[in-house]
Amino acid sequence: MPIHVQNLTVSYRHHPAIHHINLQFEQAQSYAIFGPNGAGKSTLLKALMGLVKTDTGKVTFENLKRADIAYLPQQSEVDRTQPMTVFELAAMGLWYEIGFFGRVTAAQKQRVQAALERVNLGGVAQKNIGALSNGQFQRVLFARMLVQKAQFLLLDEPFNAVDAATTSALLDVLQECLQQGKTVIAVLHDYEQVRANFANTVMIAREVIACGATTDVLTEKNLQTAFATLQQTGLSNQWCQTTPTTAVEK
Ligand SMILES: Nc1ncnc2c1ncn2[C@@H]1O[C@H](COP(=O)(O)OP(=O)(O)OP(=O)(O)O)[C@@H](O)[C@H]1O
Repeated sequence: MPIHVQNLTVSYRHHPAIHHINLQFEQAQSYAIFGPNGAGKSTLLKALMGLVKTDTGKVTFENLKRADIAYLPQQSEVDRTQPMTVFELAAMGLWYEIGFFGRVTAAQKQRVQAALERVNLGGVAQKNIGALSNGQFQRVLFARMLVQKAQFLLLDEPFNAVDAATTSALLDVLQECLQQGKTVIAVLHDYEQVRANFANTVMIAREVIACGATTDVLTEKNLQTAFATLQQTGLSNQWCQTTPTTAVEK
C-alpha cells in the first residue's frame, strides 16, 4: 500500500517551497525527512496530508483510506489552550470511527486507556491538557495516533522541545509500530537520531537531493549539496515557472 508522490510542487505566493518532487513510500518502512531549515520538509508532509494546495503533480495512496494516515503536526501548530482532558484528546483518534457526535463504546474507551498506558500516561487521563509539560503533551499526541490505528504515521519534528526520556520512550513506540507493519515518515533534525532509528532518508532542499538507505543518503556531501541548492534557489529568488496564479497561503 505505498504512497506515490509525482512531480509535486507547492508554492507560497508563487515561491515554490517544494519543487517537482517524486517519491515513493513503501509499507512497513521508516523514512526520515531531512534537510536544512526552510527546505520544505513540513510542506511535504502537509502536501501528503492534503493540507496545502498543490501547484503541480499529485499524491496517490494505493488502497489507503484517509483514516489509514495519521498526522502529528509540529507542537507549535497545536492549540493547547482548549479545555480538554488527556483522555479526551487521545480519544480524538477515534474520530474516523465515530465522527463528531458518535458515542464512545466501552471497548473504545479501553483502547484509549491502553494507548495512554503505552505512553505512560495512564494515571493522568483526567488531567487538563493545559497542565502538561511538552513531553507529556507529545505523549498524548502519540496516544491519539495509536488510537487511530493508522497504517502510515506522518510526524513533523516529533521530538522538538521534548525531553530525552520522552524522546527515547516515543522512539520505542515508533519501533513497535514498524514491527506491526506500519510506516513511519518523520521530519527530523537530529543526525544521530536518524542514523540510529530510520532505515531510509529523504534529503530535500526544495527538490529531492537524495533518497534511499540512510547510510547512503546522510552523507556530508549530500548535506553540502542540500545547503548549496537551497542557498542558490533562495538567492536567485526565482519564481516557479510552472505554478499557476493560485498561490497557497496558510
Ligand atoms: N504559510 C506560509 N506562507 C508563506 N511561506 C511559507 C509558509 N509556510 C512555509 N513557508 C516558506 O516555505 C519554505 C519551506 O517551509 P517549510 O516549513 O516547509 O520548511 P522546513 O524544511 O520544514 O523548515 P524548518 O526546518 O525550518 O521547519 C520556507 O521558505 C518557508 O518560509
